[in-house]
Amino acid sequence: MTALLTVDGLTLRTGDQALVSDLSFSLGAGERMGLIGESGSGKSLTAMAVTGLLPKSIRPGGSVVLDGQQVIDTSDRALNRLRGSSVAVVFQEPLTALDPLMKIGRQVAGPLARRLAREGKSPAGRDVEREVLQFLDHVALPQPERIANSYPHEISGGQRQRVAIAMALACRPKLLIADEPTTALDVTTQAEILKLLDSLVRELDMALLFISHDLPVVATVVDRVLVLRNGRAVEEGPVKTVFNQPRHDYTKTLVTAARTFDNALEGTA
Ligand SMILES: Nc1ncnc2c1ncn2[C@@H]1O[C@H](COP(=O)(O)OP(=O)(O)OP(=O)(O)O)[C@@H](O)[C@H]1O
Repeated sequence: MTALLTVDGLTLRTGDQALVSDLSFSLGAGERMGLIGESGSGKSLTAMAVTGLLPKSIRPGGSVVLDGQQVIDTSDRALNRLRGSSVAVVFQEPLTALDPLMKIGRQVAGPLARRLAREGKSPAGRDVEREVLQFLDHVALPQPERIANSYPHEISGGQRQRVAIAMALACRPKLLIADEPTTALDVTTQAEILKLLDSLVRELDMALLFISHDLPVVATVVDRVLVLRNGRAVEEGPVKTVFNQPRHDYTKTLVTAARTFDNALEGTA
């Protein structure tokens, strides 16, 4: 079976500095993988390379094949077909995905209408409106009508992240990339959003690339994990194995740090 995503020898450079070096991994349809590593290890750049959204200052090398399409050095026009249908991204800060001057309902309607058009359907405005409310309800937003009629600044950070997830899901992508999707949220909201992402990804049978520096968070949603350090893969394997028997010193440090933090929290409980 061909993989949905194959990253092969990916190298990302700026000037003469390598930010990601010789990175290879693959992801099958419906598979859930975590990309972990400390700040600056290259996780977000890797995600950008997968979607073809690298900053101009970064030169990519190697190969990224997503849904049968080479992404590296491919025109934006060709990649626009992939974005939405093959891949959608949920970012750490939901405001990145939202237009501050547009009501939520219209914003969710955008990707939804594009998907319907892609599927050869040209729905009446009222059908789109109904589906928008269904999507808002699906991500467990209370009073979908009220939310649809609100501007982003009129709802909470957790609600904004739910809207961003609804927009990503409205595309029905084969692969969802979640880049630190809960980092900007308080602990209770983090847990709710994680649960939501987990159940939606399973329900809609999407593949998930989950990016985080937070090991316990990653462990709750993925099957497999790849550990990045200074832009290089240091360890990869089933999440339970990597967490319970880390082989690389760097992974051991990450696991120990997470356990120490958990123990400290229990001590204060
Ligand atoms: N546009 C850019 N130009 C030059 N260097 C960059 C650029 N974007 C990121 N970098 C550098 O590339 C490295 C990897 O950055 P990246 O954002 O991928 O890390 P990360 O693992 O996602 O970190 P974090 O968890 O803090 O988001 C860092 O050293 C960063 O400073």
